Amino acid sequence: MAAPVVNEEYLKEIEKARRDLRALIYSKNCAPIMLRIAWHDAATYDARPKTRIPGGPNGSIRNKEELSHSGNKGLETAVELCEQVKAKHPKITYADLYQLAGVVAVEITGGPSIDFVPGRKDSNQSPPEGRLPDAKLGASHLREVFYRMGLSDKDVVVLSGGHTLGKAHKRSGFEGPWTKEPTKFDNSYFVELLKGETEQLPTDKALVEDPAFCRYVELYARDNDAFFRDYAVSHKKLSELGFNPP
Ligand SMILES: C=CC1=C(C)/C(=C/c2[nH]c(Cc3[nH]c(Cc4[nH]c(OC(C)(C)C)c(C)c4C=C)c(C)c3CCC(=O)O)c(CCC(=O)O)c2C)NC1=O
Ligand SMILES: [Fe+3]
Repeated sequence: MAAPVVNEEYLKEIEKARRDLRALIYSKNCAPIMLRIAWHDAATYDARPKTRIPGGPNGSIRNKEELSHSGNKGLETAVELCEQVKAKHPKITYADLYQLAGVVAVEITGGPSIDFVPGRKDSNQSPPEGRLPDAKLGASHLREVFYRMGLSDKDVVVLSGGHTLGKAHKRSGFEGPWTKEPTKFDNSYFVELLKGETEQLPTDKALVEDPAFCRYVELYARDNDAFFRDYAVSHKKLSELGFNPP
């Protein structure tokens, strides 16, 4: 599908959609699942040159087939909620809409401002299942998946900090929030990770067990400013995988 023409009209639609997303996320208290859909659309990216299906932030998460992938359980709710905004702003691509929803979710829960550049094009082609990290595995699997996206050790740790929002639901085989305030975006995920008292996925535990990851966990647990600074950079990076802003 063609990339959108990012002219003044498109930019105005983006700002109107940003306001509508703020109102929607506030009224439905759905920041966590909106952040999750933004990641799940983007985190399928395969940076390897010869890949047939690059994946990435292209709106393909809305396809029934991709929504049926095991790691995407529950995301149809986020697709339906975003459809309300899409109906009011049909010119905005799903690819841009889902990433804008992720940025708004972080900002209205007290997180850092994240630079958002529109212009992503939609794709109807969903990548094969298995591109997202498996929460039951450990550090080497995290590196394999995030390096495939073209991301670094620092990105793995700081992006996992997104678990400051929301909780694991029974459907994923895990249960409970990672922090005491799951609707507040801050560095408490890292503080709790080091305490080891709240729900933790095996991939969360891997961040403490692996020395290279753990140095970032310790930094972010003691320095919320450092977490916000690095999170904003990595969030933008993930939201733009495979996308070269015009
Ligand atoms: C780094 C590896 C990693 C893994 C394996 C992971 C897995 C994972 N993340 C979440 C929930 C989950 N995840 C996230 C942000 C999230 N998720 C995510 O991992 C990706 C996309 C790479 C898999 C990233 C990079 C981010 C960063 C912002 C939120 C906000 C919620 C809560 C949603 C809710 O409350 O409904 C669940 C529970 C799903 C459910 O029960 O509905 C699981 C199993 N999250 C991880 O970080
Ligand atoms: Fe997650």
